[in-house]
Amino acid sequence: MPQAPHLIVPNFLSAEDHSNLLRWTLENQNTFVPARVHTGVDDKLRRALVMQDVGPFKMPLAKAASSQYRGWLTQMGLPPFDVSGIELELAAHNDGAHFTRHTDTQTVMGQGSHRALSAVYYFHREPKSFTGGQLRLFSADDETYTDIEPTQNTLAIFPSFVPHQVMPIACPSQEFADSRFAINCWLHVRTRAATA
Ligand SMILES: O=C(O)CCC(=O)C(=O)O
Ligand SMILES: [Fe+2]
Repeated sequence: MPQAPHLIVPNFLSAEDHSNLLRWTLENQNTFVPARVHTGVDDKLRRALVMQDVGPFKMPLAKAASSQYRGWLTQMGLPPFDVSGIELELAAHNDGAHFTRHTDTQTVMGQGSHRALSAVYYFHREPKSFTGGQLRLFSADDETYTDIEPTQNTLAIFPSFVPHQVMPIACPSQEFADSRFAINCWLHVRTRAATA
C-alpha cells in the first residue's frame, strides 16, 4: 500500500520572518492555553498548549497558503478544490506532550465547511532542546506509516482525512522556550453550495 500523500517544504519562511515568529511566540507565552479535544482537555488524548491568534503572522501565512495550495495539491496528485477559509492555530509541545491518532476532518466546523488540507509549520529555538515529536502519517490500509521530523522552518502538508498522530516529545529543560512549536494551518472546503 502506498504511503499517505504528503509534501514537505523546507525553508518555508524567510530567515527574518522565522526569527520574528519565534520571538513573538516567546513574548506571548502567557496567552497559550491547554489544547482541547472534543471532550475538553484530556491529557491522555492530547497534551499541548495552543493559541488561536497568530497575530501579525495571520495574513502572511494565509496569503502564502492560498497562493500555493493548488501547487501542493498537484504535487500530491490530488484533485483541485476551492478553499473557502483558512484556520490557524499555534501549538507548543513540551515535555510529555503528544497527540494520539486522529484525522483533522473529525472536527465539526458548522457553517457548511470542513478541513480539507492540513499544513503544519515547524519552528523552535536553537539549539534544538527536545526530541521526538515526529508527525506520524498512516497509510490508508494502516499497514505502514511515514514519520515526519518537525524540522526547523519546514512545512508539512497532507490531506486532512489522513490519520496521523504526534509522537511523544521529551524536553528535559521543560522550559516553554524549548518547546516544539508548530502553526497548524487548515484549508477549508465548502461542504454544500451556498444558497443564492
Ligand atoms: O503538530 C503536528 O505535527 C500536528 C498537529 C495535529 O495533528 C493537529 O493539531 O491536529
Ligand atoms: Fe491533526
